[in-house]
Amino acid sequence: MERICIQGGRALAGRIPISGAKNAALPLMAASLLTDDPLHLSNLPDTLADITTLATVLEHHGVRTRRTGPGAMTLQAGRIENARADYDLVRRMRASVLVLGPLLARQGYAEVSMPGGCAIGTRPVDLHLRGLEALGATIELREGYIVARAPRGLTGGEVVFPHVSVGATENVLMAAALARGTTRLVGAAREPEVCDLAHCLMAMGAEIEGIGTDVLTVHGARELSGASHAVIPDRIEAGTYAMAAGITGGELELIGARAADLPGVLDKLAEVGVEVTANGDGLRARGQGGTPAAANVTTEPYPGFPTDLQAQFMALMTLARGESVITETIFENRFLHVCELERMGADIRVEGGTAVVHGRDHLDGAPVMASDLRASAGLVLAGLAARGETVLHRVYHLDRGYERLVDKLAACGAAITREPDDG
Ligand SMILES: CC(=O)N[C@H]1[C@@H](OP(=O)(O)OP(=O)(O)OC[C@H]2O[C@@H](n3ccc(=O)[nH]c3=O)[C@H](O)[C@@H]2O)O[C@H](CO)[C@@H](O)[C@@H]1O
Ligand SMILES: C=C(OP(=O)(O)O)C(=O)O
Repeated sequence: MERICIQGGRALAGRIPISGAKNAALPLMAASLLTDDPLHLSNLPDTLADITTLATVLEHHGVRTRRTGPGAMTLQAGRIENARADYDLVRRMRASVLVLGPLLARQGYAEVSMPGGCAIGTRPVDLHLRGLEALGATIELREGYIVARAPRGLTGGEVVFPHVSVGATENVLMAAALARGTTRLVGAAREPEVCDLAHCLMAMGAEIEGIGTDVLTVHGARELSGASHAVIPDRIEAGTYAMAAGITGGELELIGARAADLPGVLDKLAEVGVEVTANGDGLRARGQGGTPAAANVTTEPYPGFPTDLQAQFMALMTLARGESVITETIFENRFLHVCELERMGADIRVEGGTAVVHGRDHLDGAPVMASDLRASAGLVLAGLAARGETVLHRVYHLDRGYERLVDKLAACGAAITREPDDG
């Protein structure tokens, strides 16, 4: 185990290269199951723990994965050797459930462990299953496994999502790409990661209309081919570092970040006084002396404010002038960072899915415990601004989603180190 130690109070300045998006990369890797040709992925955040875990899951199904350079991986599912994804692998990472649609479409059979909940919520998969049933699959739940069958292949159909689900949209989209006939996904997620997957499927030979809207029309292909595809930059990593500039009153250039992927976030940052502007090869984020204005935020599907930036925004608001109301609508238990922020002196009151934050004039460094990926990022931001030392335990959560976080921040002037944690 390792911990991160931060001496707070330094304004950050410098350039941070933004990595490829984890949440785009994982479905793209799963899409390799749809063809026996090689899929070449670049700009892959391949040092993340989640990428390695999914590569292991895919190898278990017979996919040959080859790292061909920094951020580059070739995946080839010449033959599916095993259509069962075991509990031991799936429980390590929920995104493993994304193999369900592709395996079913390609093999007519898939058996995937139910992913179960996690710290931030129960995270059901009923919409994934209903969507695949609408394409003709029969599905039963047996001893903790989803057993899905379509012995004569999947057939296009109409899938109406009662509310937005990124994972269900991705699973059904991949399955529809190999189904007979046309599928309409109504109420589909519009997240940039879903669009990235759709663009890759197009490069593999799928025909998809409506990318970026909430109605996707997929004309299934008899077979798909290989392709080369570059993963989009990580909007959540970019948003996290923009908030790091805001909370420290610094100025960061976020190389490769795209304003178009951050509509709800950039509006909110402007409201609190963190100026984010486009520059030649990315975005420039500038804080104003580390004292933001207060603003209310409600997490929503894209293009609203993302749940994956809620903890980081809350950290920023702990130092704001005034009161902010933060409402989490996607996950029922995504305020695990609150009690840790309170240990640093933050003034936060939680009522159900809402946190009321009274900004303070400072935070104090403290030992804190990471509970999940984005909560950890929020605690790092708080530590960068706090007086004295913050020690973050259980940093493996961060390793799921932030490449070289300590190096990137240290290069911009943060006093931050990573060391073995014996405690
Ligand atoms: C809409 C949204 O913001 N999705 C986020 C969600 O994606 P992820 O794909 O993990 O979750 P979904 O988008 O599927 O979940 C959205 C909501 O739908 C519910 N649900 C989902 C599937 C299902 O079958 N039944 C069901 O009821 C979930 O409990 C949740 O309340 O977590 C990811 C990791 O934090 C984020 O990157 C995504 O942006
Ligand atoms: C919670 C996250 O990931 P996952 O859905 O893989 O748990 C995240 O990216 O913030």
